[in-house]
Amino acid sequence: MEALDLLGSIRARRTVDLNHLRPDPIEPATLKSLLEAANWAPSHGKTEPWRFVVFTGEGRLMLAETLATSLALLKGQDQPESEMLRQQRERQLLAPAWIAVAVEPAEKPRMPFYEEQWAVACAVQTLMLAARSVGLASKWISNAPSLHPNTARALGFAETASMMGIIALGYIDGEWPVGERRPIADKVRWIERHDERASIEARG
Ligand SMILES: Cc1cc2nc3c(=O)[nH]c(=O)nc-3n(C[C@H](O)[C@H](O)[C@H](O)COP(=O)(O)O)c2cc1C
Repeated sequence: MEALDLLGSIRARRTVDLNHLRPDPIEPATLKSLLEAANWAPSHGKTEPWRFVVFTGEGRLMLAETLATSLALLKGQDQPESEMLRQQRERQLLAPAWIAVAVEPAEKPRMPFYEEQWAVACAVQTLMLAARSVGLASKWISNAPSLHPNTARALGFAETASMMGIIALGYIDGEWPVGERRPIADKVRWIERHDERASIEARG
């Protein structure tokens, strides 16, 4: 399969439902190439605060157990009930690969935390675009268990790190979903004349 170019990948990337992924494994070399791409994201002060843990094969069960425990903690329980655990394992096995994403703010130079998060978001988008270019679908999940501090600790991220979610990856079963966006023209203003401020003020 020929890789999609950048603009093609940007337009064609879609969040894909876990039930629409094939179980086929993803080559480790392919996963590494996505992580290499993510590593080229920009960061203020060159802090490179993105951290990843990749789960494939049986490793996905470790992620499932961690998320089930975080879900239990959110519900005020110490341990997940067996049914909760079973459902979570089933869910993790729907995608052949998962990547847990955390932000680990740099000690020096210290940047505002939100800038470190923005940098990690850039890395995630870069990874998902690289995935799309080689025909892989993705889904960024940021639900409460995926963001829980227990998840960060149990997955071995640094004490100072916090979760930014988990990304499911897999080859699509069937057609790619059709994307929808409201027009860019509704979200942009162009300023081409020096006296534009006067017209903004006049508009109130
Ligand atoms: C920061 C972030 C967190 C997201 N978290 C979730 C999530 O928890 N569950 C989900 O179904 N989709 C999640 N998404 C995906 C969005 O639902 C999706 O991007 C949106 O519906 C647009 O669809 P598209 O990605 O196919 O263009 C997230 C996206 C972003 C950027």
